[in-house]
Amino acid sequence: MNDLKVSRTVIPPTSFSRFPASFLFFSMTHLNVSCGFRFSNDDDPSLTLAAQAWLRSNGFWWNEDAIELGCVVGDSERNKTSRVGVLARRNIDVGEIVARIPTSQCLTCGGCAHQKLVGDLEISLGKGEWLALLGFALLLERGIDAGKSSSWNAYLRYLPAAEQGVTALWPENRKRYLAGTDVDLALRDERAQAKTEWETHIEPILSRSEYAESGFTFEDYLSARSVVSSRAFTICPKVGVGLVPLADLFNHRTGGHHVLLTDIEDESILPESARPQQSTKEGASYMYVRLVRSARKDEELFNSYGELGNAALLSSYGFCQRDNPGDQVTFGVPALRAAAGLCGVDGLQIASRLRWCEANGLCEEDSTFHLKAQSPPSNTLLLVLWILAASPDEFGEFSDSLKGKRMFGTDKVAQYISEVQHCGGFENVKTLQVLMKMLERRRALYASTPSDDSEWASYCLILVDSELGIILDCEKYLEEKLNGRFEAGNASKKRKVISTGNIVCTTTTSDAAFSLFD
Ligand SMILES: C[S@@+](CC[C@H](N)C(=O)[O-])C[C@H]1O[C@@H](n2cnc3c(N)ncnc32)[C@H](O)[C@@H]1O
Repeated sequence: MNDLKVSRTVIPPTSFSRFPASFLFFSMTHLNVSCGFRFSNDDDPSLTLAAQAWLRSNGFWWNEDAIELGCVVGDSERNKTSRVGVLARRNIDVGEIVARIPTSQCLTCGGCAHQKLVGDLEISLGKGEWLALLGFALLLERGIDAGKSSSWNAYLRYLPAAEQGVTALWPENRKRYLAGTDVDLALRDERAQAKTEWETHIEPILSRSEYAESGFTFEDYLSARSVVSSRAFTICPKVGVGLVPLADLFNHRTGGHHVLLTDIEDESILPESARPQQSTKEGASYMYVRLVRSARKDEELFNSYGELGNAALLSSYGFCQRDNPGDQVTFGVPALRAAAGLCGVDGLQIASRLRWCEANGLCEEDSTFHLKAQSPPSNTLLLVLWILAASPDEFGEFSDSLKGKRMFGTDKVAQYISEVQHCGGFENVKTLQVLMKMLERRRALYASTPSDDSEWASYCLILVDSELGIILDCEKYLEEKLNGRFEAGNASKKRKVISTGNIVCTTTTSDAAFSLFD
């Protein structure tokens, strides 16, 4: 049994999603069907039956005695709006298979009705642009006779028209509360990117197609793209990224999820009801939903969309998770450069050292560095900061020591670090203070949090709290290191680091923090 890589590929931070305004949950007795689905666009009970019938007649199966699909879930105390998800109807043990999904029924670029147009977009955009490609595929699929003639007809009707919570769809007056966060920069890029995709690539393709007069707008495309952003998975390398009916009813939890999508080599291990009519031996391919964590009756069953921090969750899915173990704060090379400059490192030195880093495979202009919750700064980040700030003598000694040595592979950073140790160590005062400056600058960028008590505002609060928490923890760590160093080596110079509450500052008198560089 192999775990399929049902992970998101690079998630272009996009949007986010709130719970659709309307959903339905129909009980078995009410509808005489085994489970309920939410239909975000239409509350016609016949759609529930149509969706279930579509799933059943297209090779999907779920254990109706074990799970309830499309139920209203969520703790109303903590969640301002209920959401739709999947519940355990009884205790379920680890290993149990609760659903089957035929990969041929996933909506993919290769399997959609307009493969040719989507293929043209791929030629125009280049490889790897799965969000744009699948967003376009969904837009077109919905365009066929308003989706009625699509083979995914019933599925398309249970998808929300858009995931309104994704940050790319937030109104401007709301986006300003994201200032300083990891979502902020990505958000600007994301919207601009979607606009370019639409104007430069999609509109010309549409204008030459049968959809020239379709009246599709950029907003229609953004909506389809937001649905894809919040629901698409990489199914497997062969099939690629797609929308996965049934699996996309599970909500996400970073850490402690219950289910995993997996494939199965030997179908005979499946309970009889789960065995597909067309077996894999005949070329069919299936994914199975398997429990990797036991669940109790009435507990919500969570999937994992990846080890995602709150910025990724908010931008791609429209929600945040408290105490998210995947949280991080991201810094680009411009932030490192600016901090080094503010610490008095000469601009030409910074430029030449960054070129050295690039030539030696340490980082590039668009590289990013992450600070993670409960972890010290990474060695790579400290190493690059050391290289930027090292004096010409220190750097000369370091680069001389590398002569004749071949650095390659994943151990490269460790090898560089071991060379730096011979030149006094990379966690020196200069390095730590450039990092401190970088954190201080970042902290100053955050906006005040909204006083609104709506759901989006609570997500903003969670995001900003978690990022600031990581920054403050790191500042505390640096403060301790710096104080330790001063006590050990620099006490006589009477330099000090002071702390104001949680916020750490360095002295700014004549021998300001960065004059410690001597
Ligand atoms: C793939 S769908 C999951 C099922 C979904 N609730 C639905 O409406 O069909 C992904 C969307 O569900 C919502 N979602 C998933 N996990 C969530 C969570 N832990 N808390 C709040 N919303 C969540 C977000 O709106 C996200 O964009």
